[in-house]
Amino acid sequence: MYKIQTLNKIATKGLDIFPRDKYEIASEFSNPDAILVRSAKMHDMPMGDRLLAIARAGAGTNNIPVEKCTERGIVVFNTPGANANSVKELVIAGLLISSRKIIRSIEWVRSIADRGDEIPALVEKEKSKFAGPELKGKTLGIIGLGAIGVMVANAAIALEMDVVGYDPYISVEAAWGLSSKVRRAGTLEKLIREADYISLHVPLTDDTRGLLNYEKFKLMKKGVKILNFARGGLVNNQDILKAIEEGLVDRYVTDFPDETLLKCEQVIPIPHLGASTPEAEENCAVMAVKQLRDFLEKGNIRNSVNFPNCEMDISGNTRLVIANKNIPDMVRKITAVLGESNINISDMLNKHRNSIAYNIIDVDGDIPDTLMHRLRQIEGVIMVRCIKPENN
Ligand SMILES: NC(=O)C1=CN([C@@H]2O[C@H](COP(=O)(O)OP(=O)(O)OC[C@H]3O[C@@H](n4cnc5c(N)ncnc54)[C@H](O)[C@@H]3O)[C@@H](O)[C@H]2O)C=CC1
Ligand SMILES: O=C(O)C(=O)COP(=O)(O)O
Repeated sequence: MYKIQTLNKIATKGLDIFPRDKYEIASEFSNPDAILVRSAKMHDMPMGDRLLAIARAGAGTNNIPVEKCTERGIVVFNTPGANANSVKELVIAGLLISSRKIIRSIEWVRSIADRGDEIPALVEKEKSKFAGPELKGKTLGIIGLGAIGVMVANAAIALEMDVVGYDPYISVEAAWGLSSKVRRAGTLEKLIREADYISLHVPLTDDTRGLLNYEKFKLMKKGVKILNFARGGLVNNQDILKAIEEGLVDRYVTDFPDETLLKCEQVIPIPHLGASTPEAEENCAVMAVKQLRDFLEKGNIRNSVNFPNCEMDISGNTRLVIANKNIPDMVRKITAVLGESNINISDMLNKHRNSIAYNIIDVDGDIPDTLMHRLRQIEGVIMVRCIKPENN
C-alpha cells in the first residue's frame, strides 16, 4: 500500500484516481510515500525517510524546500498550466476593479440601503465619484510570459489593450501561443516606463524577490496600477505603500495581502483566489495524481521541477529506478553491479538535470535485497527503488 498524505484540500476528482486497494489517503501520516500539497508551507516540516515524491497541485513551488528534496532524491512535481485560465480570469477582474471604482461604489450603494425612495436620485447624484477609465487603448505590461502571462496577454489584446511583455526566458511553446500583437520589451525598465497597468506572472525565486521596489516605482508612469497574482514577495510592500502615498502608484491589486497592505485604501486585497475555481482545482488535482501514480507505479517522471523528465514503456518484469549525482562514471558503476550479479538489462534510460541524474532500468528476473544494498552503497547514488510492474 502506498501512503499519500494530503496537506491541503485536494479535489475529490483527483483523489478518486487513486485505486483504494493500493493507496491509503489521509491528511495525517507520520511517514508517507508521497505528499499532495497546494500552498501549505513545507520548509520547516520534517520529511520522513519513506518520502519519494511531493506533488504540488498548482504552479508555484516556493512553499516546498526543493533543493533539500533534490539532495534527498525526492521528486517534486507541479501541474503547469492547469490553473492558468482561472488566474487569467481573475486578472481581468483585477484590471477592471483597479480602473472602474466598482468595489467602493458597491460598498457605497449598500450604505444607503436605509434611504428608501431617495435611493434612485442619490445614485444619479453621486455616481460621478466612482467614474474610472476604460481599459481599451491603455498599455498593459506583463512581466513573465508563461502559462498565465500568455493567457492574460491574449485576453488583454481581445479587450483592445496595447500589450507589452517581458520574459528573457520565454519558452518556445509560450512564444507560439502569444498573439503577434503583443509587443516585446527588451528590458524590464522599458516595460515599466511605458505601462499604465503592470501585471506580474513570474515565480518567486531568489532572483525575483522584491522585483518591484521603490527604484522601479519611480520609473513608472505616474498613477500606474499594479496587479500581483503571482506571489507577495515579488513586490516590496513598504516601497509600494510609499509609492502610493507619493502618488506614483494609483492602485495595487494583490492576491497576497498582509497586515501592512490592509491599512491602505488604495490596495485592493484578494485572499489568494487566483486558482480557486472548481475547474482549476480539479485540473490540478487530476494532473498531480496522474503524475504521482505514474511515478510511484512505473518510475516515470513528467513535470518535475527538480528532476529531468524521464519516461519509458515497461519492458521487463522488474524495474529499477535510481537517482544519482550527475558526476562521471555513474552509469558504468551501476551497470557493473548488475552485470556482476548476472542481471540482464532489457532496456534503460538515463537523463540528467543540473546536478541530478535519473535512470530507469528494466531487467529480466528479480533483484535480491543484497543487490539493492550494493546499488545504494555506490558513491553518488542518492535513491534506489525496485518496482514490480505486475504488482501495480
Ligand atoms: N494567485 C494564484 O492563485 C496563482 C499564482 N501563481 C503564480 O504565478 C506564477 C506563474 O505561473 P505560470 O504562468 O503558471 O508559470 P510558468 O512557469 O508557466 O511561467 C513563468 C514565466 O516567468 C518567466 N520568468 C522567470 N523569471 C523571470 C524574470 N526574472 N523576468 C521575467 N520573466 C521571468 C519564465 O520564463 C516563465 O515563462 C507561479 O510561479 C505562481 O507563483 C500560479 C497559479 C495560481
Ligand atoms: O498554483 C499556484 O501557484 C497558486 O498560487 C495556487 O495556490 P492554491 O493551490 O490555490 O493554494
